[in-house]
Amino acid sequence: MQIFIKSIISKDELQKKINELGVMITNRYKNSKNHMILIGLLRGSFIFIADLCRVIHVHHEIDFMTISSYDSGMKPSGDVKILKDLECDVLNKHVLIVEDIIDSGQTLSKVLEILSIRNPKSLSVCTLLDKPERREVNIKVDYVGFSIPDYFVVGYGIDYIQSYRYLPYIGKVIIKK
Ligand SMILES: O=P(O)(O)OC[C@H]1O[C@H](OP(=O)(O)OP(=O)(O)O)[C@H](O)[C@@H]1O
Ligand SMILES: Nc1nc2[nH]cnc2c(=O)[nH]1
Ligand SMILES: [Mg+2]
Repeated sequence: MQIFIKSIISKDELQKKINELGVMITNRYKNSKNHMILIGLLRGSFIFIADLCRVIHVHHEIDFMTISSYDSGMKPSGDVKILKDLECDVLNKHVLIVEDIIDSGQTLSKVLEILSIRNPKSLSVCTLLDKPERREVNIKVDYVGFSIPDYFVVGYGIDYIQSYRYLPYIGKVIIKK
């Protein structure tokens, strides 16, 4: 079996889109009196949130949750697990969840359910990638970098069996038997 990675979104396209998201998010929150917090879902969002937070020109905190739904490989386990909870309190804060990719929507749906009962001032979602045709649950996504077809992708934080997260671009996984 051979694995090939075909680039579908280049490093420059990613940076351009992240700058655009930064402008939109800054404009949305810049006049608000409440604190803002970015919540990255580990591990997939670690590179995206690092770049995104530097183009959001509003004071904010950053915290992380670890959620896992894909045990290994390409199939979801069907069981969304919270492996690490937040350390910050979100009460009365503007919460922006930062995700690398939304596929079935199960991960995000669970996170939204958990955070909404902690009474944030607002609760919004920013994802770099979205695969709308794979959605199993209905969720509202406020900021989307790129909508992509039903490809299994890696790079820029996103893995295949924990590898390829380091790639500076987004690539489609092609498996040849
Ligand atoms: O919309 P869904 O079908 O729930 O899939 C999306 C989630 O799957 C991946 O995370 P994964 O559980 O593989 O862990 P990781 O972030 O550590 O890579 C990805 O980072 C999203 O968090
Ligand atoms: N690596 C990876 N993880 C995912 N989790 C949900 N969709 C995907 C995907 O396309 N690639
Ligand atoms: Mg993830």
